[in-house]
Amino acid sequence: MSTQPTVSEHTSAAASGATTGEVLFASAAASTGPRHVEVPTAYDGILLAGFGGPEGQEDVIPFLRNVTRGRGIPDERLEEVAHHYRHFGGVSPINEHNRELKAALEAELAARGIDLPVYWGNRNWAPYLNEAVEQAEAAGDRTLIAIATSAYSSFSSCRQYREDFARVLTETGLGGTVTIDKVRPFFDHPAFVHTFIEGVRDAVATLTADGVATSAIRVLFSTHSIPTVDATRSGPSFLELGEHGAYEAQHLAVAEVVMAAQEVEGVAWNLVYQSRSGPPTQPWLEPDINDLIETLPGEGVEAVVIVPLGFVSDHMEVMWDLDEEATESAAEHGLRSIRTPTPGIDPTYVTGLVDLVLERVNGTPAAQRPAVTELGPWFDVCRPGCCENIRAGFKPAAAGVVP
Ligand SMILES: CC1=C(CCC(=O)O)c2cc3nc(cc4[nH]c(cc5[nH]c(cc1n2)c(C)c5CCC(=O)O)c(CCC(=O)O)c4C)C(CCC(=O)O)=C3C
Ligand SMILES: [Fe+2]
Repeated sequence: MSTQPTVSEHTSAAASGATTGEVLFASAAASTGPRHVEVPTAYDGILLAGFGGPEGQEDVIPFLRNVTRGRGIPDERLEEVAHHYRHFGGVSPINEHNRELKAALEAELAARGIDLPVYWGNRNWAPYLNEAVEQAEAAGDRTLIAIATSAYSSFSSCRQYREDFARVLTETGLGGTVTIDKVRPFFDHPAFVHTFIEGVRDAVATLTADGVATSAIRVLFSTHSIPTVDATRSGPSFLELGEHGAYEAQHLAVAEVVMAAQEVEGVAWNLVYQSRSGPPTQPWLEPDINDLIETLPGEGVEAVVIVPLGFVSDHMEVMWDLDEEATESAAEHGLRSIRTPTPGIDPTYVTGLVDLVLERVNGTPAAQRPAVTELGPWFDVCRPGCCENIRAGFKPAAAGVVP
């Protein structure tokens, strides 16, 4: 049994290892040990963990303060971002998306006869994760499996959710009672990739029907830029995934799969980045989508297909940075543009999220877990130091393995 992780169902960060918080899978000691919990786990409920967003003008600044606490985002950047929210009445649609996603998950679970309640809480705005975890505990649901609304590995897209779980268990005093595990980063789950394959197919079909040559179409896979130091440290350190770590490797692998699934040949593509913040002196992943667009007319490109590969719903980064800014950049350079859909509450995606929970409930062997890239299926339990933020320093994280 020494190579098989044992699920310690009712222990918690605080109870079994307060010094590190990396505690939930007590026997998976080796850093290169098993990726998957192939032992059935009797979960009591699902924790849907969102980012959170403001729902009125008066929420905007307090929300931005929550997001940027301790992260050195310059004031000018905050004002700029506040303006994006103000433009839409101070409302991000992200909370509404998560209300809809919760309802869709509940409907899918009911249709499949699965008795698991869904508790929804956000990292940065009400309803907060604290309330969701307290509600679950009050209902007697103590062994939780989290679905974060984020598909890739990195500090911002995986670890920060895990750190917030650990923080919430401490703040609520429920660390000895409640356990929070997390489904694997699902970037290469076919149910997530599906929306992007279809989106590119439809956009390219529209353009070619209008007489645009395939060689004049460029597909731009866009994701959130992150500091290069975060990218390098994304994923477990023992995997050799290049200078920009698991974060970039995962996006590149998914983009390749999306393009390989296209029937039309001869369409070129790039991975591009958006929504950069932080001080200008700090290197972030590039190229920025707007900078790349500028170069395209010189290469004979007439139309861009903008694919929001890094995002699960049409929230502010999509509505502003892609649908306003990148769309405008394309128009300024005489390019036609089509932005493809995010997964949202697409039934295939919702079914896939339930499948991700069930593979943990059933302890499904790795070989039977769906994954469309060579990189996956990704880890159920993050290794110590996985996606750590050396800018902010060490914080305990739930849903990981013992060092
Ligand atoms: C990888 C990634 C995702 C995708 C994964 C995921 O979805 O979780 C994501 C999502 C989101 N980011 C969001 C909003 C913001 N992110 C910010 C700041 C930052 N994001 C970062 C990265 C990411 N962010 C980083 C490295 C920073 C700098 C802070 C730091 O150094 O760690 C800031 C501060 C101002 C600014 O800097 O822009 C805001 C307001 C919203 C809500 C949108 C809405 O309200 O509709 C969503 C879904
Ligand atoms: Fe962000």
